[in-house]
Amino acid sequence: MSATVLSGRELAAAIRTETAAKAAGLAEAGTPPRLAVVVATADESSAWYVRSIAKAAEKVGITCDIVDLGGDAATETIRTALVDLSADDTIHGIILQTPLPAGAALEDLASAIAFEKDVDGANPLSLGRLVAGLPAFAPATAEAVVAILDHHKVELTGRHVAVVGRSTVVGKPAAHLLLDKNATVTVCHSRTADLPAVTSSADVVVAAVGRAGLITAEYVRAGAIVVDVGTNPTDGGGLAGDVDAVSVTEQAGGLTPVPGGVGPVTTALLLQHTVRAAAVDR
Ligand SMILES: Nc1nc(=O)c2c([nH]1)NC[C@@H]1CN(c3ccc(C(=O)N[C@@H](CCC(=O)O)C(=O)O)cc3)C=[N+]21
Repeated sequence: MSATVLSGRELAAAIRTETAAKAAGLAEAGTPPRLAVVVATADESSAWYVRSIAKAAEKVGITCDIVDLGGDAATETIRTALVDLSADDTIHGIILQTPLPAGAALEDLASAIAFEKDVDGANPLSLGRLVAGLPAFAPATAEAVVAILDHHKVELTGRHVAVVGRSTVVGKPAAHLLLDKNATVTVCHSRTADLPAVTSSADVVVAAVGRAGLITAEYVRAGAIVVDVGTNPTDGGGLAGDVDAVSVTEQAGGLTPVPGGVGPVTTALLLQHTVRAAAVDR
């Protein structure tokens, strides 16, 4: 038996269609939506994401400015760029790509992104409001995890979800969004003792560690749902997930693919957030 493939492509297309309609309405009303992507890394996975945001934005009618500060940009250079974009009335959304140059911390810099323009939910204010259940943009990748499960009608109430990874961009916010869906959430990480024992007791496993192929069949209970958030660059120029799909598909009930799973939904949600940001108080 092999696991059902839980694709993200159809959901992503539906989000883009809805977003394109809203973008057209905003442009007609004199507020063409505009997103700034601030890049200060030479990381390949990030470069791929930036190109995909730019392409998808153009297709749905959002202007996308790539502000490339170089992989060795100083913290203050990045902060100044974020402050300037925050003050620019023609910009509605701002995303700061990770990873950042050595010495720069997202948790610190993201405070310079105006809350209303924080479409990837990186500002600690957005994260705090997310935890408190108040309106804020959630980090797009974390939201994509919940959206893809919802799209494929995976029940979360009362289920045990193991999130592997505790990053500020994915693991931690995803855990809170899953809690809001009434799941019982265990957050695992590199220091978790006997990780396979923990994950194989879960109904749903969310892999967000950034290590290609870490999750094998041994980590998964028969019939469990596995969400692969990994986007690890491979030698051949492709992307590999955190899940060893060949191994896990024999054990899991459902598995999100890489490519074509969480990734496209992430990009679509970022654009959806941008039109929402453009629609507010203008
Ligand atoms: N602040 C911040 N937020 C992020 O969300 C963030 C980031 N920084 N830095 C870089 C990583 C990477 N990332 C990806 C998202 C989608 C795909 C994606 O759509 N990938 C295609 C695969 C394309 C291929 O096969 O090459 C897919 O999954 O179908 C990839 C990578 C978001 N990231």
